[in-house]
Parts: sequence; C-alpha cells; structure tokens
Amino acid sequence: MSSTIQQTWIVPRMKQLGTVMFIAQLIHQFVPKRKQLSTLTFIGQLIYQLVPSKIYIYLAMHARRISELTNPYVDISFDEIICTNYRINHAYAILEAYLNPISLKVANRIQGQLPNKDGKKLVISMDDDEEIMDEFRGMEIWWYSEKETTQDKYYSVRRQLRLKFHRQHREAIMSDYLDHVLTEGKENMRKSRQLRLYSNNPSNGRFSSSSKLWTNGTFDHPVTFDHLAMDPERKKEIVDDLITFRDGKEYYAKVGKPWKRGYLLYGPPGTGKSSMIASMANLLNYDVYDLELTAVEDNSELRRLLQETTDKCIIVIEDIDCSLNLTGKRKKKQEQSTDEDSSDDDQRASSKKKVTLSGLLNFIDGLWSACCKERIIVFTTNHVDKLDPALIRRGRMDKHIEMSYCCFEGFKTLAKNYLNLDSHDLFETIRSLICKVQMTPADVAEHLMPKSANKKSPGDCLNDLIEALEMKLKDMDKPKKNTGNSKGDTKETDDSEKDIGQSEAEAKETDDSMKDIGESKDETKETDDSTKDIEESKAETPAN
Ligand SMILES: Nc1ncnc2c1ncn2[C@@H]1O[C@H](COP(=O)(O)OP(=O)(O)OP(=O)(O)O)[C@@H](O)[C@H]1O
Repeated sequence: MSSTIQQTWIVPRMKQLGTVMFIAQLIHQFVPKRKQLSTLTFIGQLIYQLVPSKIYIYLAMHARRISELTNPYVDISFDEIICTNYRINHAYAILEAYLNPISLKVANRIQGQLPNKDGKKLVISMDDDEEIMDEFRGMEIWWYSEKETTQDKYYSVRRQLRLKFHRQHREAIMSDYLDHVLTEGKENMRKSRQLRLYSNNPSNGRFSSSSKLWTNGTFDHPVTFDHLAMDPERKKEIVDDLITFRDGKEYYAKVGKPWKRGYLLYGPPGTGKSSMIASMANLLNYDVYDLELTAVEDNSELRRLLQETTDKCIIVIEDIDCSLNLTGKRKKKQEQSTDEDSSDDDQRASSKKKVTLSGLLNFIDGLWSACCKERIIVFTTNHVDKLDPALIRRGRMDKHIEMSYCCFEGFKTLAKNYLNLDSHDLFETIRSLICKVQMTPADVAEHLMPKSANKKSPGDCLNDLIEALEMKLKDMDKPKKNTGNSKGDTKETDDSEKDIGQSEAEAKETDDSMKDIGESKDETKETDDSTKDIEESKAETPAN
C-alpha cells in the first residue's frame, strides 16, 4: 500500500517539485529583480498545490536557506545612490564607464545619451533591466542593470548594477577582477571626459583655507601631434617618450622613482612650444595647469599650489626665464658648486617672501613633488642659455626639446593642414628656399592661410610664401654685398655686423644642433632603454 502511494503520489510530486525549484532558481538568477516577485508568487502557488501543507510551510520557512544551499552564485550590488545617507556612490559611475564599451559589443538593448549640450560624443550604455556577460581570465561574469521605482521622497528611481559570478571564482573576482574593473573604468572615464585648463589665482599674500588657488575652464585646443610642423623623426621620438611615460606605472614603481617627467621646450617665439604642450595634453588626456610664477607669493604658496593639482596632469611654466630671477648670484655661485640648492635663496625667500630657485627646485623634485602620480612638468623658454643649469639638468628636466625654424618636412605638414596638399609643383622651389632662411612655423602658417576676403588658391598661397622666403633671403644677403665705408653705409655696416653676429649665431646653432643631434641620439637611447626596461618590467609582472 505504502509503496503504491510512493509511486503514484510522492515520486511524481517530488519530480514536479524539483522542476519547480529548478525553475525558481533560474528565475532568481536571471530574471531582473523587478519581475522576480510576480514570477516567484506564481511559482509559490504551484508549489502550494503540489505539496502537502505541512511540507509547504516548512519550505516557505526555510526558502532562503534552501536557496543559499542550492545557489552556487555570488551576487554583488552597487547602488547609484547610497540610500542610508543619500550619497552618490562613486563606484557606480566607474562601473558604468567600464561596462559601456562592453555593452556596445554585446548588449541587446542599448541606450544613448549626450551628457551635456556641448558634449561631443554620445555615451552608449546598456539599457535598464538589461544583462551582459563579461569574461575575465576564462571566468564568466554577468552584469545586470536594474531600475526600480521607490516610495522615497528624494530618490523615486533607484538604479543598481548587479554583478554575479560562480562562487568558485570568489577570490579572483573579489581582488583581481574588481581591481581590473576599477582601473579600466577610471581609464575609460578619463578618455571620454572633457580636459580642463587651470590657472593660478594671485593670492596677494592673503590665503585662507576656503580661497581657491586654481581657476579652471574647459580645455578645447584642437591641435594634435599630427598638426605639428617639425621633423617627423623627432616628433615620433617625443610621442614615443610620452607614451612610454604614460604606460610606465610599473617601471617607475620598480626603479623607485616618482611617476613624473620634466620637459624643457626651448626655441624662438612662434616655433610651436605652446602648440606642443596642447598636443601633449590631447595625446595623454591630461589636464593642464598653467602656472604663472610671477603671481605666486612665496615658496609655501607654490607648495600649496602643487598639492592642489591632481594626478595625470601637465604643469606648465611658460617663459621660465622671465618668471624668476634665475641668473646672477646663483649663477656665480654655481661656478663653485654646480648643482646643489642654494641656501642663499632660502635666506632671500624668508626676508623678501618670494619664490626662489630652491623653492622651484623643490617644486620639481622635492618630497612634495611625489604627492600626485603621472605628472608632467613643462618649462618653456626663448632663451635657454639664461637658465640656471641646476634647474634644467637631466633628472629634473628629463627631455630637452628644441623647437626651431620651419624645415621642409615641417612645411609639408603645414601645407597638408592648411591647404590639404600632399604635393605641388612649387614644393621644390620652397624646399630649396626654406632651408636657407629662418622662418618660424607660425610665419609659414600665416602665408599658407587663405584670407577669407579674397579666397586664394593653394598655388597663390604657395607663391605668397615663396615671395616671403625670397625677401628674407635677400635681406640676409644684402649686408654682405655692401663693403663701402661712407656714412650712408653705416646702417648697412651695422646690419652687416648684426648679420655676422647672426651668422655666427647660426654657426653656433648648427654646432648646438649637431650637439643636440648627438644629445637627441643619447635621449633616444635613454628612451629606448627606458622602454626596454618597462617592457622587461611588464614581462616580469603577470598581465592583469
Ligand atoms: N611647429 C608648429 N607646428 C604647427 N603650427 C605651429 C608651429 N609653430 C607655430 N605654429 C602656429 O603658430 C601659432 C603660434 O605658435 P605657438 O604659440 O605654439 O608658438 P610658441 O613657440 O609657443 O610662441 P611663444 O614663444 O611666443 O609663446 C600656433 O597657433 C600655430 O598656429
């Protein structure tokens, strides 16, 4: 009798119950929370009809425990707003930034939005109540985006991102995967965010904890390295150097150096020093802090300014030779002792309250300079020879970049930018002229720009440039032809002296540039070495 009951009632019921439990489990795992309640109520009713009431009550009492025992998945949720104190959960935005590119590839339902009216790019993310699967070192991870309406008077809509994975991966997910998600998410945020340009406010000696040291605005300079007119090999060398720096986190940690690098840009006005800085910011996606040293009251204000900068930025001091008195006393002293910071400077600082060379040296590589990571410091100058060698020695200003007059390769870049020309019959004439005269890229660009009033053809613009180059060449030749001693010739003689000076300067420049080529070779080697080191260090470190 009992075996008949077992076969006709218990066994089929147990099978049905098993199936129902299995379905319930699936619903719990894969159906968005919002829809779970109604589905589970329906399943509950099914169970109620299938099992005797005593067993049903037992199951209902222990449903959660049973579910935990049978559920092999771990669930982590991230609320957009932390309801207990109405704070924004910053992890949410980072997770969204991590998931957006994955959603673009795998989600079935995607939503797009323009974060603000000036936004350049649509932000694509997975739609509410959508799920996507991510993979990490062979592990499968599911992400769900959930949206719920609540009774809360402040936050009527509650958004949540939920992460689910098999419990056997708990350790790897909790440490490595979540680290990976945070790093990638932050990087994605950085790439898509609007760059900012900061400039320091003159404090006039009045400092309070509430006063803002930096003012900022959006940084929207369109220039990139592709636009820069300069020797392509040198350009590539600089770009490689910057990328090596940006990716050098492990290398800098390995060698025990703060993750920062100094660049000295020098050359005549209009050769592209500011454009180079803007290109650097656009390449690396770094904010720019334009530090006006003359507005800084003293060394301690300089330190406070430094402390208020963020990671991943370029700090620029333009025309450094005009910002500080870096010559004189220090220079004479430097003949005796070359590189050490001047204690004289400190004494002067305390008596006169101003920024000193030693304050600036501390700014670049003192202990406080390590307060942020991934930082580039750029000095620009038109007179490199006026600078104290201590300020620009390698290690402080790691890379010295000469921005010089326009070469033919530089002209070709400008012709492409301004006239969309890759070649032209007049290029050869320009090639023969441009190497004989000193014309800045700014001047060349000006001649290539079609004036809007009477639109000129590319040929007209090139002829314009040729004319200007020939004029310059003539000006250069003029004094050499005049050897007369009459009074009327005085000015020309002066000019000729100036020209001799100039040609001496040119000769020096050629020497310097030869030296620079040598240096740049050294630098390239240095960069190569550091790249090699980084690669080695990468090889030593297991990939994330
Ligand atoms: N190397 C270059 N490549 C492309 N454009 C350039 C270059 N140099 C100058 N220009 C053009 O000339 C303008 C002025 O150049 P920029 O301000 O970068 O020169 P600079 O060397 O910083 O000058 P200054 O020393 O006077 O500040 C730029 O906006 C750009 O249009």
